[in-house]
Amino acid sequence: MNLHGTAQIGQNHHLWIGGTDTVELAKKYGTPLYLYDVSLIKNRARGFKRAFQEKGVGFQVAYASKAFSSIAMFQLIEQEGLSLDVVSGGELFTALQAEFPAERIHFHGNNKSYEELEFALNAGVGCIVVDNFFEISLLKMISSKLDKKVNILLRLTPGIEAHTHDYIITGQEDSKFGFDLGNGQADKALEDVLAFEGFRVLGIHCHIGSQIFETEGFTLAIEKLFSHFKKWEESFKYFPEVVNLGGGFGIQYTSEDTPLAPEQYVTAMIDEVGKQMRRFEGRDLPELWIEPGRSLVGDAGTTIYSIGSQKEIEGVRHYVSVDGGMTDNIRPALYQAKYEAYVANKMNEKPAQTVSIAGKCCESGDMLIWDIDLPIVTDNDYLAVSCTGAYGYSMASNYNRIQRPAVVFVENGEEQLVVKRETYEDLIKNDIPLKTNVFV
Ligand SMILES: Cc1ncc(COP(=O)(O)O)c(C=O)c1O
Ligand SMILES: N[C@@H](CCCC[NH3+])C(=O)O
Repeated sequence: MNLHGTAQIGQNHHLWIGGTDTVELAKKYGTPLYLYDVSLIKNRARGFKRAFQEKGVGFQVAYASKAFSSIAMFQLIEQEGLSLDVVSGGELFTALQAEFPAERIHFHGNNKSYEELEFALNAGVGCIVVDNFFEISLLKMISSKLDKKVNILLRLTPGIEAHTHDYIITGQEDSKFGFDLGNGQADKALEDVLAFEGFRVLGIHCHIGSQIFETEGFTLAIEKLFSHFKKWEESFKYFPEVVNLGGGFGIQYTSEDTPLAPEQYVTAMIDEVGKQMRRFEGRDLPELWIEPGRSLVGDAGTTIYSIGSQKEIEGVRHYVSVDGGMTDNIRPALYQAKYEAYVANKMNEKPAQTVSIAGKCCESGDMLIWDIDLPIVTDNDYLAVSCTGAYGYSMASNYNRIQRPAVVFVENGEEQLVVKRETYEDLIKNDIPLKTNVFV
């Protein structure tokens, strides 16, 4: 059993998180229920900041809000003094509704629309992470129209793609994101943006992947970037004030995962940048920005389900179905992601069977966990799936017209509902019945 953050077994043999009994919360708010361990999120946020502060480096830690966004989440991030990475008008709108300071918002995306960019600039976002030539032309138009100077970072693709345990280097990376370093796109983009007086070219951005367990991919990317900066210094007399190294720091979903402590990634990055700076005599270290998503909220999230039907196929498989599934967590179906789970009201009982946890959607692939050892369970029991805080709720859908779950924050014995469970009425609120006799 690998309990995260404040999760522990209570005297009543229930799973407790943030000083609250998850079984009581499930009864009160219904299931499926997303619970977030607020102390864990705060500790992570502070840990990232501390890693920079200890090295005396200028920094911003921007929460990659695609991992989980809601007004309450943005308020928490603001309270912790982090910045925010948004990738759509919707995320930006939510952040502004949460009164998140616009100047600490960074706007990402490979296909931002004219309207989204205009919205962002009118709101006064801190910077636009420019992804492609089309976006440069849109931004020039909007900057001229609004007569506004735009802070930009250029998103670069360094030709390194990191996956969990390894990283591959490709000559010319096949990615929809960013300007390629290897084929001259990045140079052309820089020349273009430097020549436009409506832009303040703060620096560059680079993100190499997600759920990364080693520092090598990051240090290799830094080495490639800084070699390129040497060329830029010569050709364009340009050196970035800001280097944003993205997110991607791994977390431990199951005992198979062996991530580093989040701060270790940061320390390795800072050390490598320091090493690379020896090539640039007289230059100040650029400000270093990062964008953690998963590592801020992933293991802070737990989903509580009610157990329902069971089907045993002798010698084949024992299915235990829960009242959610791919609609609240698509990661197992989409990425074959693995999770651990506990019976939240029987934390003292020993495993007695190997079962597979099925969702309730009309899809054979709607499985949350293929093989897990659990105590004997009945329809009075609650299943807690841990580490669901990142890309769970945020990728939830209404497939099969299933309502999205409620989300509750817990800390120090306090709880707060931060996202209501959708109702049947919510599911049809945008439907328009046929009114004429044209179609009926
Ligand atoms: C540009 C960018 N920044 C940050 C992140 C956050 O990544 P993670 O949640 O793995 O930290 C992502 C997602 O991979 C991303 O695409
Ligand atoms: N959604 C993915 C990660 C994508 C990261 C965004 N660039 C996941 O659940 O792991």
